[in-house]
Amino acid sequence: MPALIVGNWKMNGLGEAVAEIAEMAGSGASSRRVGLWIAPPFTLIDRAVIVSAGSVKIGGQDCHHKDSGAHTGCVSAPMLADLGAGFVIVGHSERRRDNGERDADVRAKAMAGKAAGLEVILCIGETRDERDAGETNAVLSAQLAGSLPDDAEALIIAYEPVWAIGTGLVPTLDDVAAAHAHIRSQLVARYGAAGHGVRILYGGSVTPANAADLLRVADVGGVLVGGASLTAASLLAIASAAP
Ligand SMILES: O=C[C@H](O)COP(=O)(O)O
Repeated sequence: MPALIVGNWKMNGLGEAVAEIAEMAGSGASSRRVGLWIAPPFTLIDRAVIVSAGSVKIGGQDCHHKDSGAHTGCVSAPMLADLGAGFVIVGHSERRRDNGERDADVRAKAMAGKAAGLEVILCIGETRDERDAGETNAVLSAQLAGSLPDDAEALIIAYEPVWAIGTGLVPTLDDVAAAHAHIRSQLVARYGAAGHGVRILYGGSVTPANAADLLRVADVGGVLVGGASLTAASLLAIASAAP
């Protein structure tokens, strides 16, 4: 399976930033060897879809669990699909932290994304305190139990240790392998054979310098990149590190 490199721009990017996506698309990096996806802020999705010319898949960073209605400031999964988005990220720890989203909310969003025809990247991960207390696997299991959608179709899991996001800290490669193996076991327990087909990404302080090592870890099917995804030069350097 070719590695999947996903950039999450978070709350970054004004209009001129779509030039970075155009450069990524024009690079030819997105190929059978590597998939290149970008989740810009909602405000740039329309323009990003146009400049990506089908070479970079564009997605949303979140969606509401309902299709429409009186929810000021929210964006639904069908609205993302209508713009030409192909995927949506749900359950990012920053949304859990800033917006109080719980596993049940994340599950509803994942179901909404799938119903709209989007691929869904569902984020899970432990805090530093939880890791230090030896609770990593228990936390991951609980998050998966509460947030997984009904079936494994169009589902991707992103393992993002909260303490590794934006900090420059990265788990050891053995710890990444152990977490991914645990997530895989939970997916198979939940979905049976279909659980083997769910891609698992690693996210948290991925850079051009550490991407090659992370992408070689067993069952790391790609990376979810924040800060290092904001420029074409940086993201393409990560993509070129894929084995
Ligand atoms: O969604 C991306 C992750 O939160 C990782 O962010 P980061 O690469 O800036 O640590």
